[in-house]
Amino acid sequence: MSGRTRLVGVSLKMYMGLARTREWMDAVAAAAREGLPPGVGLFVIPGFLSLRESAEILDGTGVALGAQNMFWEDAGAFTGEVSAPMLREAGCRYVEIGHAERRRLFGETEEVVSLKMRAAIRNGLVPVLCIGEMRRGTPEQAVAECAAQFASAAEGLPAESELVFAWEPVWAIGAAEPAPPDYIAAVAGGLRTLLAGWPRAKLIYGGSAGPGLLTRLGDAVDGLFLGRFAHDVGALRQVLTEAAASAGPAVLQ
Ligand SMILES: O=C(COP(=O)(O)O)[C@@H](O)CO
Repeated sequence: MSGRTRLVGVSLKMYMGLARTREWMDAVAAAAREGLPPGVGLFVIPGFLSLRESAEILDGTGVALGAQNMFWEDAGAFTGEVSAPMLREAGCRYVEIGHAERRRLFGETEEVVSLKMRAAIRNGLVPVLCIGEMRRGTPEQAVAECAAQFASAAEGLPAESELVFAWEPVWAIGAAEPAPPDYIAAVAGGLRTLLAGWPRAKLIYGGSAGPGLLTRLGDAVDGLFLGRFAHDVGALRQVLTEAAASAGPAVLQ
C-alpha cells in the first residue's frame, strides 16, 4: 500500500554556524521523533562542517541529510573540494546540484552541473537538481528555459535514476513572496511533461516558499524546497502538516 507522497527539503545555505545549526537540528529531530506526518519525506541540508554532527542528531528520526554542493571527481588532488563518496560516508542521501547561487556567484556552467549529476548518481546520492528561469516571463518561456537546463544536466543519465527536480525561479529566490500559485501551477504542468519519462523524479518548488503555499498548490508539485522560511522550526512543522494534507489519503496499488 502506498499513497501520493510529498517531499519537503530545507537548505540552511550559509546562514547558520555550528552552534545555531545544532540547535536547529535538535529542534527538527525532536519534531520528527514526535512523528513525521504520514506520506511526507523530509530532507535537511546544513553546511559541510555540520554534516557529521547533524547525521548523529538525526539518526533514527527518518529525516534525511543532504549537502549543498560536491565535486565531480571521487578523490584526488582537488584542494578544497568535497566528493560524493565523502558525502556518503558523512551520512548524506541527497546533494544539491546547480543551485542558482552557485551558477551566478561561482560560475558553475551547464557542463559542471552535468559532471556533478553523473558523479552523484554514480555514487548512489540523490541529486537535488536546481533549475530555474532567470526572469519572470510567461510560463511557456520558463518551461523552455528549464527544459534546456534539464536536457543538459540529465544527458546520458539513466531515466530510472532517482532525482529531485527542484524548480526555483531565480527571481523568486530571496524575495518577499514566492512566485504566484497560478504561475507555479502553469510552469509545473509543463515541467511534469518534461519529467514524464523519469518515473523516480520528484518535482518540488523553491523560492521564498513557506507556510500556506502548498495548500494553494494542490497537486501541482510534489513538495517544496525551503530556505529562510524554515529557519523557524515552527514554520517548518506547519509546512509538513500542510504537505500531509495535500498528500491526501493513501491509495491501494
Ligand atoms: O534558494 C532557495 C530558496 O531560498 P529562499 O530563502 O526560500 O528564497 C532554495 O534552494 C532553498 O534553499
